[in-house]
Amino acid sequence: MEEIPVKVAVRIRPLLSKEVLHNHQVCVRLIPNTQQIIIGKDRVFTFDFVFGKHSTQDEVYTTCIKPLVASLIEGYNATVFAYGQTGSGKTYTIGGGHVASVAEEERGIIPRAIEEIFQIISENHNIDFTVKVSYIEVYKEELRDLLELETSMKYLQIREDEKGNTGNYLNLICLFALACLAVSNVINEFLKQTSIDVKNLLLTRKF
Ligand SMILES: Nc1ncnc2c1ncn2[C@@H]1O[C@H](COP(=O)(O)OP(=O)(O)OP(=O)(O)O)[C@@H](O)[C@H]1O
Repeated sequence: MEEIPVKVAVRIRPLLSKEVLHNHQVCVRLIPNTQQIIIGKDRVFTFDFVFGKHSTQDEVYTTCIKPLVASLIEGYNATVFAYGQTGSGKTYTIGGGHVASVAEEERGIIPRAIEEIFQIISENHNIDFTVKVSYIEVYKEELRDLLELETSMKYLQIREDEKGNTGNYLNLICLFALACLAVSNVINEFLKQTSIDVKNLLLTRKF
């Protein structure tokens, strides 16, 4: 059977203390030993992966992302995105929060993937790798460049090429990263929206 290139994982987060305080009820459950969840009383849905409220960041990374990093190194493209209603745990899972202030085991997908990519690079001296980082927020059909600190030109425009491909962002800042620490620092610092001196580790280019 042909392998489907898009895989969907669903993660149920635990109730937050404020939700417990307000007596909110759990409305989604896992069916043990299956890849299914039940919403409400009887609405069953099947996914490629399901993670319950006790699932760890490591479990999510190892099951869903690690294989993608391996294929990335082999030259394949990979995309991971989190989708869900507000407060459902996207930032927590993807690891877009302040990486430095997060305990090791709480780190999400981004810092784990960065670390692994640079680990693999350091073990493969005979291969030339180029790592580029860009950081974009998509919100209500608008694109914002989170690496653009110096000017108010944060908003990006998408340009089509003659074939109708829309991967061409005007003004997008792209950083060429030379070290794992540099990437993590940049993400941390840009999340705080402050400027840091990463000139020695990163080369910036605008497209
Ligand atoms: N699996 C989890 N275990 C423990 N806490 C979690 C988990 N997932 C999310 N949380 C907590 O739930 C809250 C909401 O999560 P988060 O901010 O990641 O949601 P979000 O989907 O990114 O929301 P928004 O769309 O509003 O930005 C946070 O306090 C986060 O720490």
